[in-house]
Amino acid sequence: MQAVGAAAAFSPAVTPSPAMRRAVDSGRAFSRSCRSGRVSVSAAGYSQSEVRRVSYRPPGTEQNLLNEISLNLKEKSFGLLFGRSGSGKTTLLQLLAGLSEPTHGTICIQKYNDRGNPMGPPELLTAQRVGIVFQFPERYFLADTVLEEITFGWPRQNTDFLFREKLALKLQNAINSVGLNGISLEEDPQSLSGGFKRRLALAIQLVQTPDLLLLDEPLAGLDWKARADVVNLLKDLKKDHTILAVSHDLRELYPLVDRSWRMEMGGVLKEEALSVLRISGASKCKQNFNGEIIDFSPNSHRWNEETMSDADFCLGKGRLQEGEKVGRIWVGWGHSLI
Ligand SMILES: Nc1ncnc2c1ncn2[C@@H]1O[C@H](COP(=O)(O)OP(=O)(O)OP(=O)(O)O)[C@@H](O)[C@H]1O
Repeated sequence: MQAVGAAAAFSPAVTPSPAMRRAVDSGRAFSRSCRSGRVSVSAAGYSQSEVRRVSYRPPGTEQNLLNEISLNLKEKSFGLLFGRSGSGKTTLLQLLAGLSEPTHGTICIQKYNDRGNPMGPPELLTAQRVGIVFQFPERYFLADTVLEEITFGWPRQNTDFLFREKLALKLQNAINSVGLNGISLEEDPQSLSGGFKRRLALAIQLVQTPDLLLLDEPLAGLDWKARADVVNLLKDLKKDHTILAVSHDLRELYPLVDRSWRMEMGGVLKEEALSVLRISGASKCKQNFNGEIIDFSPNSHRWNEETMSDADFCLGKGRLQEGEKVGRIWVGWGHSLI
């Protein structure tokens, strides 16, 4: 992560608990490689994760899955990617996470001064600088305890005290930032509630202090309470972290979103400001936006979760106005739905 996150991880205000020191000292957990904590200091200005005209064609295939994708996401902000199934959202996350290489284009971090001018050349956004939480991350938990799950892959043999102290601080910071400090580190990850499993999945990534945190469908499979819990947590995390999420849950994530992009079929990305269409529980109504007729009738073949997501959040640049009532649909820019 950038200066702030790294600084927070090593902040003198955060003192590793005796339990964490013991855990790190005893070298109980460990075999994923530990990413180095970088401290990129910029006295002023800001940095951005940038995707620059990226195209991707899987090896041995004839067709691009992504076509000249560009997006910028400023540090400590929340970006949302949405769009139809199969449009290429996960493919883009995989490129950002370094799990595959773009065929063309670059993915980098660029620092800017306060006037918005680039400061120095861009740095490659390498896999080591990105954390990714896959869909249903709890399915990939391997360890017997929360502590081992978070510290899985840490070096066992390093006896350097300062190094172990740093690891303990990073551990403490990750646990605090996701609100896992109330539970025992000896707890079995599988015994946690759905919301706490997601907290754990986030801690596993945050302990590596990534510059960019990627989330693939962070609310999928959770009940309403856990979903609200995760949304609140993400709201807190974005104060210190840069987050890009892929999700169909536009309504719930809407309050967090700073920038949003729609991935269209064929792997073309378009930035779209989210706005909310308020729906009054109409039995049937039609609205034309984006030149399209949308049928909200429950019997309509379009009445499904995905259509609702797209319909609830239509283009802000469309012809609908805030407060406008058309048929039984109201248009609003808030998230307090009727
Ligand atoms: N290695 C590959 N070779 C060929 N086609 C692929 C490969 N990987 C993905 N695809 C295809 O690329 C398209 C985009 O897939 P992707 O998983 O990125 O979509 P998505 O927008 O994330 O969908 P969903 O919302 O359902 O997760 C799909 O049609 C998929 O079958």
